[in-house]
Amino acid sequence: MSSADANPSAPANTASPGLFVRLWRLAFPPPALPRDSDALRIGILGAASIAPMSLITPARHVPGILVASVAARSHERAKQFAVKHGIPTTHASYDELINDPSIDAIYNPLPNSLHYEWTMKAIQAGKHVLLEKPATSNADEAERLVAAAKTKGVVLLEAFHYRFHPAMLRVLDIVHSGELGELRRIECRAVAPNVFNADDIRFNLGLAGGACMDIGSYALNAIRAVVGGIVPERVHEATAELVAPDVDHTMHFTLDFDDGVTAVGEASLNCSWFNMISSLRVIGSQKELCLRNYILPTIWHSIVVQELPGGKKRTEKHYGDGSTTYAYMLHHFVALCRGETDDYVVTHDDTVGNMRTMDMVYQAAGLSVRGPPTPNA
Ligand SMILES: NC(=O)C1=CN([C@@H]2O[C@H](COP(=O)(O)OP(=O)(O)OC[C@H]3O[C@@H](n4cnc5c(N)ncnc54)[C@H](OP(=O)(O)O)[C@@H]3O)[C@@H](O)[C@H]2O)C=CC1
Ligand SMILES: O=C1OC[C@@H](O)[C@H](O)[C@H]1O
Repeated sequence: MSSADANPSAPANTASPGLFVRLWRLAFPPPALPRDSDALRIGILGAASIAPMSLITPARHVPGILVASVAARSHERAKQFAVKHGIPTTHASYDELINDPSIDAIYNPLPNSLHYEWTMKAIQAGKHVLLEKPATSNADEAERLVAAAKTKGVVLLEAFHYRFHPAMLRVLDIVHSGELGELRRIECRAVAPNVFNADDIRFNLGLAGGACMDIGSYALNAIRAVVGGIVPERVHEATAELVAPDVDHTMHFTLDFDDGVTAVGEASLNCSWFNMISSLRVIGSQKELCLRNYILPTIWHSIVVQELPGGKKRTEKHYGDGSTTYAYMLHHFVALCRGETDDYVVTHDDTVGNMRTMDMVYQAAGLSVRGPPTPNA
């Protein structure tokens, strides 16, 4: 999908809304649109914190999807969540939701080490799955999910929402057009300040936590999108700073690709409040490009392309119709499930390749490749 194809359901040729309107719409989303009569009925596994932002709110403006139910480990919690977010039904367990024949698709925002088990169950039950990033604990699990989805003929999409936004699509168009010249180096930061409690799933080894698994999955994905989805030949270096045994709050890594490109990355859940903007910089033989705020481009972003060395600069911004990254992704998920496109954007090879790269980074840092949940995680 190129930037021109982003969100085919959005009205064409409308001017992008300005900052004030974008922020206003995030704070006070406009009224929900009516649902299509054949809207995809999706159910949520767990009353997860991310679900309102990633699915429930954006779905209000994607007529092809209906958030039909939520299941939680406690039925009471599912009921409370459903009332709060206007979800019409609940299920008493994850299994009940997955096995309900009236449900077409499952959204899986469980902790990372539970992604494999519950996505596999959903696929085996014939459901399409929108799966939170990182797809699994490790590459072997990702390979098994992809194989199962192919066998069952269902959609399995890893929810790298930023990849569907016009800003990232435009960046990849520029890079792959050859405008920058021969690719030389990529620098990528995926960072957030430490706003999480010590007992957060992100810092729990048994739930496949770690900064590289969590926010670093974006950096690995963005770097690999730039080089065309390949896996690095080797991790030149990886250094972790730990918050608990085997659990990184920060990971620095250098990847060597076999076409001579080097990528330098930082993943951190402990960055400074003064330096909390994630960025993707791509340096070619003729020009360099920097996309600032690539993970949350809806709020604000900038794409600066500069001739090298230190020559003319231009700045681009691509907000599309002002929809969030999540809304763009949901439109695409619906189109995949309806068979209206077979362009995944985040392909199955991409999903497996990202987890393969993740395993390589953890190994190079001397930490363990993540695995299934531990009993008391
Ligand atoms: N796309 C994005 O922008 C973002 C994606 N994410 C991803 O989404 C996933 C969830 O993140 P987040 O919503 O922040 O996490 P939360 O901790 O808020 O939610 C995780 C849910 O998992 C369920 N769960 C099941 N078993 C366990 C267990 N053993 N321990 C803890 N929770 C359990 C809980 O559901 P129950 O209600 O059943 O108890 C809980 O609501 C992660 O994979 C993360 O990487 C996170 C943030 C942003
Ligand atoms: O997906 C995510 O995006 C934003 C981060 O702060 C968060 O930790 C991560 O899960």
